[in-house]
Amino acid sequence: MKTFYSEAHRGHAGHFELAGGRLVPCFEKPVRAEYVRARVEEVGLGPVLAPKSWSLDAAARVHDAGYLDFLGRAWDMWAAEGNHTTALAMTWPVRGLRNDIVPTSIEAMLGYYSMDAGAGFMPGTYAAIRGSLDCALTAAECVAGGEAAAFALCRPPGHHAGSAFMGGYCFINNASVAAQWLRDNGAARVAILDVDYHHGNGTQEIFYARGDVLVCNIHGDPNTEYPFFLGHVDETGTGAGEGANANYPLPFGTDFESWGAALDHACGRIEAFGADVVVVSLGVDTFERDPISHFKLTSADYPKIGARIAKLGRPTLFVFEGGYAVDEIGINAVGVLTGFEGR
Ligand SMILES: NCCCCCC(=O)NO
Ligand SMILES: [Zn+2]
Repeated sequence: MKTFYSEAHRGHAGHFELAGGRLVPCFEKPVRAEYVRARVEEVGLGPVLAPKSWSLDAAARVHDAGYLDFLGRAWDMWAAEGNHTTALAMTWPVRGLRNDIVPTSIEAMLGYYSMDAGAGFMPGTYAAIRGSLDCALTAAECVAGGEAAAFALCRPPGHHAGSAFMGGYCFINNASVAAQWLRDNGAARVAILDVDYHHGNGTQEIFYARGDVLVCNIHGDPNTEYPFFLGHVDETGTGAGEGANANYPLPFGTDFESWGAALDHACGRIEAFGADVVVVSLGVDTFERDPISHFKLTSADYPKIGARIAKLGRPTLFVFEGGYAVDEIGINAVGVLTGFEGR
């Protein structure tokens, strides 16, 4: 299968992130993508290609125009005020405050357009966001063109980004934009399977009222895990989307025996849905040694995930999301892909 990778991701290298009340080195860092690409090349998965360059038209099909415009201007506005380090939100329009006024100051806009302080901007961040989106759309075009599967080696990731907000290292929801592009280019029904350790709250929000895109998430229980405020079992969709959202929250310590059972159930939902194409939000922070996560999957489990997805027998787009155990990130992510190919 082809892998799409953009060098532009290297410019998105934050100085620090806020974790446990301290500023710590970023977990979401350039070496993640480098190690996955190296593993793709090491196993001979297929060619690693630069993506085509896409406009924001496809992104605008699921993201708010004002939000996309903000992403393009954020760093310059931040730097224009004399700031040199990571642009981070500090104030949010929570309950009791107004969010009907679109702010014009960069400090207010950072909070207005984010869910947390986990999406920091650097000078090269916007170019990385666009490169990541280019990878997702170019890989989607491959799948739409008849290829059984393609891998979008996206960085920064996207599944926490909602229609009008960033967060959790995510800015544009690559998998959601790709799913919409597939809907607009021949696929009547698209299933998104999010296997990242964290609930893809942005993906759920984007498609929650829609019945043409099924969203299945297997993730850390929001009662104890980020993003905390979405991802419960009772969230099944609304309106035309009722029944087209399925959450499988699982407790700390989950191993492949129970995680795999949830995967089987989600795949059953995808089969019953009659998806024409499957988009996989491929995060590997389910790994037992992931530094910020609490599941217990082993490297031997990832090929099993790919093999189970392959049994769906549908064209499949893999979109890279999270995973922070950098020594094994390539083995684990590419293990899903070689497992999918039956290698
Ligand atoms: N700092 C909060 C944790 C961000 C989670 C990022 C991630 O891996 N999401 O899938
Ligand atoms: Zn994650």
